Amino acid sequence: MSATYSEQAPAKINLFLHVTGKRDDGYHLLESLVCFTATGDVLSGECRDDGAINLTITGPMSASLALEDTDNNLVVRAARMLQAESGTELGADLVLDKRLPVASGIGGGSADAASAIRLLCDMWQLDIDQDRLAEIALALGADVPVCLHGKTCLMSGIGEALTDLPDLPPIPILLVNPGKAVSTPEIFRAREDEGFSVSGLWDVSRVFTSGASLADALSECGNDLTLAATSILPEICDVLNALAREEGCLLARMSGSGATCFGIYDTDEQAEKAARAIAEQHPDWWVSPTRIVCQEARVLSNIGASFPD
Ligand SMILES: C[C@](O)(CO)[C@H](O)COP(=O)(O)OP(=O)(O)OC[C@H]1O[C@@H](n2ccc(N)nc2=O)[C@H](O)[C@@H]1O
Ligand SMILES: Nc1ncnc2c1ncn2[C@@H]1O[C@H](COP(=O)(O)OP(=O)(O)OP(=O)(O)O)[C@@H](O)[C@H]1O
Repeated sequence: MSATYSEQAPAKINLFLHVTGKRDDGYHLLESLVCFTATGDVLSGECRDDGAINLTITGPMSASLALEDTDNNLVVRAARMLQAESGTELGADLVLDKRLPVASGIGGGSADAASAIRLLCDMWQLDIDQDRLAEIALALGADVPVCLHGKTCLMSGIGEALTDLPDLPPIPILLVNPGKAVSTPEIFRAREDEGFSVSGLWDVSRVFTSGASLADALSECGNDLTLAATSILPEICDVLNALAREEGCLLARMSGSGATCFGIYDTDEQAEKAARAIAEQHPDWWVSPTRIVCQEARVLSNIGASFPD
Protein backbone atom coordinates (compact mmCIF):
# COMPACT_ATOMS: atom_id res chain seq x y z
CA MET A 1 0.00 0.00 0.00
CA SER A 2 1.42 3.41 -0.93
CA ALA A 3 1.93 6.17 1.65
CA THR A 4 -0.74 8.82 2.18
CA TYR A 5 0.50 12.39 2.02
CA SER A 6 -1.45 15.23 3.56
CA GLU A 7 -1.28 19.03 3.48
CA GLN A 8 -3.28 21.74 5.16
CA ALA A 9 -4.81 24.51 3.07
CA PRO A 10 -5.38 27.33 5.58
CA ALA A 11 -7.83 30.15 4.91
CA LYS A 12 -6.16 33.40 3.79
CA ILE A 13 -7.29 36.61 5.46
CA ASN A 14 -6.71 40.06 3.98
CA LEU A 15 -6.42 42.02 7.25
CA PHE A 16 -6.44 45.12 5.06
CA LEU A 17 -6.69 45.34 1.29
CA HIS A 18 -5.87 48.51 -0.63
CA VAL A 19 -6.26 48.81 -4.38
CA THR A 20 -3.40 51.08 -5.43
CA GLY A 21 -3.60 51.02 -9.23
CA LYS A 22 -4.48 49.08 -12.35
CA ARG A 23 -2.22 47.45 -14.93
CA ASP A 24 -2.74 47.69 -18.68
CA ASP A 25 -3.87 44.03 -18.74
CA GLY A 26 -6.76 44.87 -16.37
CA TYR A 27 -5.28 43.33 -13.20
CA HIS A 28 -5.27 45.59 -10.16
CA LEU A 29 -2.26 46.52 -8.07
CA LEU A 30 -2.90 45.66 -4.45
CA GLU A 31 -1.37 46.19 -1.06
CA SER A 32 -2.57 43.79 1.57
CA LEU A 33 -1.59 42.49 4.98
CA VAL A 34 -2.19 38.75 4.64
CA CYS A 35 -2.30 36.14 7.37
CA PHE A 36 -3.53 32.55 7.65
CA THR A 37 -5.83 30.80 10.08
CA ALA A 38 -6.12 27.46 11.81
CA THR A 39 -9.30 26.86 9.79
CA GLY A 40 -8.87 25.43 6.33
CA ASP A 41 -9.28 22.63 3.82
CA VAL A 42 -7.17 19.47 3.92
CA LEU A 43 -5.72 17.79 0.83
CA SER A 44 -4.42 14.25 0.96
CA GLY A 45 -3.15 11.95 -1.73
CA GLU A 46 -1.46 8.75 -2.80
CA CYS A 47 0.94 8.24 -5.67
CA ARG A 48 -0.05 6.48 -8.93
CA ASP A 49 2.40 5.19 -11.48
CA ASP A 50 0.17 5.68 -14.55
CA GLY A 51 0.12 9.50 -14.69
CA ALA A 52 -3.63 9.81 -13.98
CA ILE A 53 -4.83 12.61 -11.68
CA ASN A 54 -8.03 11.68 -9.83
CA LEU A 55 -9.77 14.04 -7.41
CA THR A 56 -12.50 13.19 -4.91
CA ILE A 57 -14.09 16.09 -3.04
CA THR A 58 -15.56 15.47 0.42
CA GLY A 59 -16.47 17.66 3.37
CA PRO A 60 -19.18 20.14 4.40
CA MET A 61 -18.48 22.61 1.53
CA SER A 62 -18.05 20.02 -1.23
CA ALA A 63 -21.55 20.22 -2.78
CA SER A 64 -21.10 23.06 -5.30
CA LEU A 65 -17.60 22.00 -6.32
CA ALA A 66 -18.58 18.36 -6.73
CA LEU A 67 -21.01 19.49 -9.48
CA GLU A 68 -18.21 21.20 -11.43
CA ASP A 69 -15.86 19.38 -13.81
CA THR A 70 -12.88 18.30 -11.68
CA ASP A 71 -10.57 19.19 -14.60
CA ASN A 72 -11.29 22.85 -13.72
CA ASN A 73 -10.52 22.37 -10.04
CA LEU A 74 -7.43 24.31 -9.04
CA VAL A 75 -6.01 21.17 -7.40
CA VAL A 76 -6.10 19.24 -10.69
CA ARG A 77 -4.86 22.26 -12.66
CA ALA A 78 -1.91 22.61 -10.26
CA ALA A 79 -1.13 18.89 -10.61
CA ARG A 80 -1.17 19.05 -14.43
CA MET A 81 1.10 22.11 -14.41
CA LEU A 82 3.62 20.28 -12.22
CA GLN A 83 3.50 17.23 -14.49
CA ALA A 84 4.15 19.42 -17.55
CA GLU A 85 6.94 21.32 -15.80
CA SER A 86 8.77 18.26 -14.46
CA GLY A 87 7.98 15.65 -17.11
CA THR A 88 7.13 13.15 -14.36
CA GLU A 89 5.12 10.10 -15.39
CA LEU A 90 3.65 9.75 -11.93
CA GLY A 91 0.03 10.57 -11.09
CA ALA A 92 -2.05 10.88 -7.94
CA ASP A 93 -5.31 9.90 -6.26
CA LEU A 94 -6.22 13.07 -4.36
CA VAL A 95 -8.92 13.72 -1.76
CA LEU A 96 -9.91 17.30 -0.97
CA ASP A 97 -11.73 17.76 2.34
CA LYS A 98 -13.54 21.02 1.52
CA ARG A 99 -14.36 22.96 4.69
CA LEU A 100 -14.03 26.56 3.48
CA PRO A 101 -16.94 28.17 1.65
CA VAL A 102 -16.33 28.44 -2.11
CA ALA A 103 -15.76 31.86 -3.76
CA SER A 104 -15.78 33.59 -0.40
CA GLY A 105 -12.74 35.92 -0.21
CA ILE A 106 -10.64 33.66 1.98
CA GLY A 107 -8.76 32.07 -0.91
CA GLY A 108 -10.07 28.53 -0.51
CA GLY A 109 -9.32 27.53 -4.10
CA SER A 110 -5.95 29.29 -3.97
CA ALA A 111 -5.07 27.55 -0.70
CA ASP A 112 -6.01 24.20 -2.25
CA ALA A 113 -3.82 24.88 -5.31
CA ALA A 114 -0.90 25.83 -3.04
CA SER A 115 -1.38 22.71 -0.92
CA ALA A 116 -1.45 20.59 -4.11
CA ILE A 117 1.89 22.12 -5.18
CA ARG A 118 3.42 21.36 -1.76
CA LEU A 119 1.99 17.85 -1.56
CA LEU A 120 2.93 16.79 -5.09
CA CYS A 121 6.45 18.28 -4.97
CA ASP A 122 6.95 16.16 -1.87
CA MET A 123 5.21 13.00 -3.11
CA TRP A 124 6.76 13.05 -6.59
CA GLN A 125 10.14 14.19 -5.23
CA LEU A 126 10.25 17.13 -7.66
CA ASP A 127 13.19 19.47 -7.69
CA ILE A 128 11.68 22.73 -8.98
CA ASP A 129 13.24 25.93 -7.65
CA GLN A 130 11.18 28.30 -5.52
CA ASP A 131 11.13 31.09 -8.13
CA ARG A 132 9.71 28.77 -10.78
CA LEU A 133 7.15 27.40 -8.30
CA ALA A 134 6.09 30.99 -7.55
CA GLU A 135 5.58 31.57 -11.33
CA ILE A 136 3.49 28.40 -11.60
CA ALA A 137 1.47 29.55 -8.58
CA LEU A 138 0.79 32.98 -10.12
CA ALA A 139 -0.33 31.37 -13.39
CA LEU A 140 -2.99 29.54 -11.34
CA GLY A 141 -4.31 32.71 -9.65
CA ALA A 142 -3.23 35.98 -8.03
CA ASP A 143 -3.73 34.58 -4.53
CA VAL A 144 -1.84 31.31 -5.06
CA PRO A 145 1.71 32.72 -4.48
CA VAL A 146 0.79 34.08 -1.05
CA CYS A 147 -0.92 30.80 -0.14
CA LEU A 148 2.17 28.87 -1.24
CA HIS A 149 4.30 31.19 0.89
CA GLY A 150 1.95 30.50 3.80
CA LYS A 151 3.32 33.14 6.19
CA THR A 152 2.12 36.51 7.45
CA CYS A 153 3.29 39.00 4.85
CA LEU A 154 2.64 42.23 3.00
CA MET A 155 1.38 41.29 -0.45
CA SER A 156 1.74 43.73 -3.35
CA GLY A 157 1.91 43.81 -7.14
CA ILE A 158 -1.08 41.80 -8.33
CA GLY A 159 -0.30 39.29 -5.57
CA GLU A 160 3.19 38.10 -6.50
CA ALA A 161 5.37 40.48 -4.44
CA LEU A 162 5.61 39.22 -0.87
CA THR A 163 7.44 40.88 2.01
CA ASP A 164 7.71 38.83 5.21
CA LEU A 165 6.52 40.55 8.36
CA PRO A 166 7.13 39.73 12.02
CA ASP A 167 4.91 36.80 13.02
CA LEU A 168 1.58 37.74 14.54
CA PRO A 169 0.64 36.10 17.83
CA PRO A 170 -2.18 33.48 17.66
CA ILE A 171 -4.85 36.19 17.81
CA PRO A 172 -8.47 34.92 18.08
CA ILE A 173 -10.44 35.65 14.93
CA LEU A 174 -14.01 34.83 13.94
CA LEU A 175 -14.89 34.12 10.29
CA VAL A 176 -18.49 34.62 9.15
CA ASN A 177 -19.93 34.06 5.67
CA PRO A 178 -23.57 34.65 4.69
CA GLY A 179 -23.70 31.50 2.57
CA LYS A 180 -23.62 33.22 -0.81
CA ALA A 181 -20.73 33.08 -3.29
CA VAL A 182 -19.40 36.26 -4.89
CA SER A 183 -17.35 36.52 -8.06
CA THR A 184 -13.95 38.22 -7.69
CA PRO A 185 -13.86 39.68 -11.27
CA GLU A 186 -17.39 41.06 -10.80
CA ILE A 187 -16.33 42.87 -7.61
CA PHE A 188 -13.27 44.41 -9.28
CA ARG A 189 -15.47 45.52 -12.19
CA ALA A 190 -17.98 47.09 -9.79
CA ARG A 191 -15.31 49.39 -8.30
CA GLU A 192 -14.15 50.72 -11.70
CA ASP A 193 -15.23 54.29 -10.85
CA GLU A 194 -13.55 54.37 -7.44
CA GLY A 195 -10.09 55.91 -7.07
CA PHE A 196 -6.96 54.26 -5.76
CA SER A 197 -5.38 54.20 -2.30
CA VAL A 198 -1.85 55.45 -1.82
CA SER A 199 0.72 52.71 -1.33
CA GLY A 200 3.34 52.36 1.38
CA LEU A 201 1.07 53.16 4.33
CA TRP A 202 1.93 50.07 6.35
CA ASP A 203 5.02 50.14 8.56
CA VAL A 204 6.52 46.69 7.93
CA SER A 205 8.60 46.76 11.12
CA ARG A 206 5.59 46.98 13.44
CA VAL A 207 5.30 44.16 15.97
CA PHE A 208 1.94 43.23 17.53
CA THR A 209 1.48 41.50 20.85
CA SER A 210 -2.33 41.37 21.08
CA GLY A 211 -5.57 41.54 19.13
CA ALA A 212 -6.10 45.05 20.51
CA SER A 213 -2.80 46.44 19.17
CA LEU A 214 -3.37 44.80 15.77
CA ALA A 215 -6.96 46.07 15.53
CA ASP A 216 -5.80 49.56 16.49
CA ALA A 217 -3.21 49.66 13.68
CA LEU A 218 -5.64 48.13 11.17
CA SER A 219 -8.20 50.85 11.88
CA GLU A 220 -6.01 53.21 9.80
CA CYS A 221 -6.54 50.94 6.78
CA GLY A 222 -9.54 49.27 5.14
CA ASN A 223 -10.74 46.93 2.43
CA ASP A 224 -11.16 48.87 -0.81
CA LEU A 225 -13.45 46.18 -2.26
CA THR A 226 -16.07 46.54 0.49
CA LEU A 227 -18.26 49.16 -1.19
CA ALA A 228 -18.36 47.22 -4.46
CA ALA A 229 -19.02 43.92 -2.69
CA THR A 230 -21.82 45.27 -0.47
CA SER A 231 -23.49 46.88 -3.49
CA ILE A 232 -23.64 43.45 -5.13
CA LEU A 233 -24.40 41.47 -1.96
CA PRO A 234 -25.99 43.68 0.76
CA GLU A 235 -25.96 40.73 3.20
CA ILE A 236 -22.26 41.52 3.72
CA CYS A 237 -23.39 44.61 5.70
CA ASP A 238 -25.52 42.31 7.88
CA VAL A 239 -22.47 40.15 8.55
CA LEU A 240 -20.31 43.16 9.43
CA ASN A 241 -23.04 44.51 11.73
CA ALA A 242 -23.55 41.12 13.39
CA LEU A 243 -19.81 40.89 14.12
CA ALA A 244 -19.50 44.49 15.34
CA ARG A 245 -22.51 44.11 17.68
CA GLU A 246 -21.02 41.27 19.70
CA GLU A 247 -19.10 42.04 22.87
CA GLY A 248 -15.31 41.94 22.51
CA CYS A 249 -15.14 42.56 18.76
CA LEU A 250 -12.18 44.91 18.26
CA LEU A 251 -12.49 45.22 14.49
CA ALA A 252 -14.93 43.80 11.90
CA ARG A 253 -13.88 43.77 8.24
CA MET A 254 -14.42 41.92 4.96
CA SER A 255 -11.63 39.69 3.58
CA GLY A 256 -10.61 39.74 -0.09
CA SER A 257 -13.52 40.27 -2.46
CA GLY A 258 -15.97 38.91 0.15
CA ALA A 259 -18.35 37.77 1.26
CA THR A 260 -16.51 36.34 4.29
CA CYS A 261 -15.89 38.88 7.05
CA PHE A 262 -13.74 38.53 10.14
CA GLY A 263 -13.81 39.87 13.68
CA ILE A 264 -10.69 40.28 15.82
CA TYR A 265 -10.83 39.53 19.57
CA ASP A 266 -8.49 39.48 22.50
CA THR A 267 -9.58 36.09 23.88
CA ASP A 268 -10.81 32.78 22.47
CA GLU A 269 -13.77 32.93 24.87
CA GLN A 270 -14.97 36.23 23.36
CA ALA A 271 -14.64 34.87 19.79
CA GLU A 272 -16.45 31.64 20.72
CA LYS A 273 -19.24 33.48 22.55
CA ALA A 274 -19.75 35.77 19.55
CA ALA A 275 -19.74 32.72 17.25
CA ARG A 276 -22.47 31.02 19.29
CA ALA A 277 -24.64 34.15 19.31
CA ILE A 278 -24.26 34.78 15.55
CA ALA A 279 -24.84 31.11 14.65
CA GLU A 280 -28.01 31.09 16.76
CA GLN A 281 -29.38 34.23 15.05
CA HIS A 282 -28.29 33.10 11.56
CA PRO A 283 -28.35 29.30 11.35
CA ASP A 284 -27.73 29.43 7.57
CA TRP A 285 -24.46 31.38 7.89
CA TRP A 286 -21.01 29.77 8.08
CA VAL A 287 -19.47 30.74 11.42
CA SER A 288 -15.95 29.64 12.32
CA PRO A 289 -14.06 30.82 15.42
CA THR A 290 -10.35 30.27 14.87
CA ARG A 291 -6.95 31.87 15.38
CA ILE A 292 -4.25 33.44 13.29
CA VAL A 293 -1.55 30.83 12.72
CA CYS A 294 1.89 32.23 13.12
CA GLN A 295 4.24 29.67 11.61
CA GLU A 296 4.71 28.56 8.04
CA ALA A 297 1.81 26.24 7.24
CA ARG A 298 3.51 23.19 5.78
CA VAL A 299 5.31 19.87 6.12
CA LEU A 300 2.66 17.39 7.08
CA SER A 301 3.78 14.59 4.79
CA ASN A 302 2.89 11.03 5.67
CA ILE A 303 0.66 11.87 8.58
CA GLY A 304 -3.09 12.03 8.81
CA ALA A 305 -3.17 15.82 9.04
CA SER A 306 -6.38 17.40 10.11
CA PHE A 307 -7.52 20.74 11.40
CA PRO A 308 -9.57 20.96 14.53
CA ASP A 309 -13.27 21.18 13.61
C1 LIG B 1 -8.95 39.98 -4.08
C2 LIG B 1 -7.95 38.96 -3.60
O1 LIG B 1 -8.62 37.91 -2.91
C3 LIG B 1 -7.00 39.60 -2.59
O2 LIG B 1 -6.15 38.68 -1.94
C4 LIG B 1 -7.15 38.36 -4.74
O3 LIG B 1 -6.43 39.35 -5.43
C5 LIG B 1 -7.97 37.54 -5.71
O4 LIG B 1 -7.12 36.55 -6.19
P1 LIG B 1 -7.67 35.34 -7.09
O5 LIG B 1 -9.04 34.96 -6.63
O6 LIG B 1 -6.59 34.30 -7.08
O7 LIG B 1 -7.79 36.06 -8.46
P2 LIG B 1 -7.59 35.50 -9.96
O8 LIG B 1 -8.29 34.19 -10.07
O9 LIG B 1 -6.14 35.56 -10.34
O10 LIG B 1 -8.33 36.63 -10.77
C6 LIG B 1 -9.73 36.68 -10.89
C7 LIG B 1 -10.07 38.04 -11.48
O11 LIG B 1 -9.97 39.04 -10.45
C8 LIG B 1 -9.45 40.24 -10.96
N1 LIG B 1 -8.18 40.57 -10.28
C9 LIG B 1 -7.58 39.66 -9.46
C10 LIG B 1 -6.41 39.99 -8.80
C11 LIG B 1 -5.86 41.28 -9.01
N2 LIG B 1 -4.73 41.64 -8.40
N3 LIG B 1 -6.47 42.15 -9.82
C12 LIG B 1 -7.63 41.82 -10.45
O12 LIG B 1 -8.19 42.66 -11.18
C13 LIG B 1 -9.27 40.02 -12.46
O13 LIG B 1 -10.45 40.45 -13.08
C14 LIG B 1 -9.16 38.52 -12.59
O14 LIG B 1 -9.57 38.05 -13.84
N1 LIG C 1 -10.43 23.70 -4.98
C1 LIG C 1 -11.26 24.74 -5.18
N2 LIG C 1 -11.90 25.31 -4.14
C2 LIG C 1 -12.72 26.39 -4.33
N3 LIG C 1 -12.99 26.90 -5.54
C3 LIG C 1 -12.39 26.37 -6.61
C4 LIG C 1 -11.50 25.26 -6.47
N4 LIG C 1 -11.07 24.95 -7.70
C5 LIG C 1 -11.65 25.80 -8.55
N5 LIG C 1 -12.45 26.65 -7.92
C6 LIG C 1 -13.22 27.74 -8.55
O1 LIG C 1 -12.61 28.98 -8.13
C7 LIG C 1 -13.62 29.94 -7.83
C8 LIG C 1 -13.12 30.85 -6.70
O2 LIG C 1 -13.03 30.09 -5.53
P1 LIG C 1 -12.22 30.53 -4.21
O3 LIG C 1 -12.86 29.79 -3.09
O4 LIG C 1 -10.77 30.40 -4.39
O5 LIG C 1 -12.58 32.06 -4.17
P2 LIG C 1 -12.25 33.14 -3.12
O6 LIG C 1 -12.42 32.55 -1.75
O7 LIG C 1 -13.08 34.34 -3.46
O8 LIG C 1 -10.75 33.41 -3.34
P3 LIG C 1 -9.97 34.77 -3.31
O9 LIG C 1 -9.96 35.23 -1.89
O10 LIG C 1 -8.62 34.27 -3.79
O11 LIG C 1 -10.66 35.69 -4.26
C9 LIG C 1 -14.87 29.15 -7.48
O12 LIG C 1 -16.01 29.77 -8.01
C10 LIG C 1 -14.67 27.76 -8.08
O13 LIG C 1 -15.48 27.53 -9.21
